[in-house]
Amino acid sequence: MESKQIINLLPYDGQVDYYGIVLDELEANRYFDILLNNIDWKNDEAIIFGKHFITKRMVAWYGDQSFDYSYSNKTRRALPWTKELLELKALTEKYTGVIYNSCLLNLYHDGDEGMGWHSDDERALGKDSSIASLSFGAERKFALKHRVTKEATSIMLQNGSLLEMKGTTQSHWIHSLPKSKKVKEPRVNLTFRTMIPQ
Ligand SMILES: O=C(O)CCC(=O)C(=O)O
Ligand SMILES: [Fe+2]
Repeated sequence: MESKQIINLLPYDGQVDYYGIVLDELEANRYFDILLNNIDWKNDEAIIFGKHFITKRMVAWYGDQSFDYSYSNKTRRALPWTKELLELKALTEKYTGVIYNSCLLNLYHDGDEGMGWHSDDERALGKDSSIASLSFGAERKFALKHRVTKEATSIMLQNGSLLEMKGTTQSHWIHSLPKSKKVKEPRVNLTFRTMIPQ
């Protein structure tokens, strides 16, 4: 594991480690451009109250094998890793000491796009597994809220930064990426995960 000043954002019931910047600006910007252009971005679809929605935010799903991943009544098959995703996976693993087998990518075009409150606690993820999040492009706020006490905390995720959610975090806390009128630039987020083949 790389030695670095790590900050745990949670006071109890889980661990969210912010490693800060792990890629300098030049490197982060280079990856950002490649990710914007080379990833097979698709608009996310959801069925809410029986109505079909297509989000402006775009997503992509990459992984080791043909992992089927279903949510919102849709099944997705993981695409094979790209060279850059494998490099970023190796970098992330070096810091967290965890091996990941898949990655969910999000593209937020600007501050009008965000992600609502949720936890990543699907059965296929395994209980208390580590989720590592790499950020590129526009700085955005990442917020966490305790399910019971409602205690809240947040952090600005910088270009080239790494955050890891682990331990009992997903059972006790929900997280979101709030919309922001101030943000006019795009952001790409990579969440590395360890899926259990179902
Ligand atoms: O964009 C982010 O930083 C959060 C993404 C997220 O929570 C998710 O993909 O589950
Ligand atoms: Fe999440």
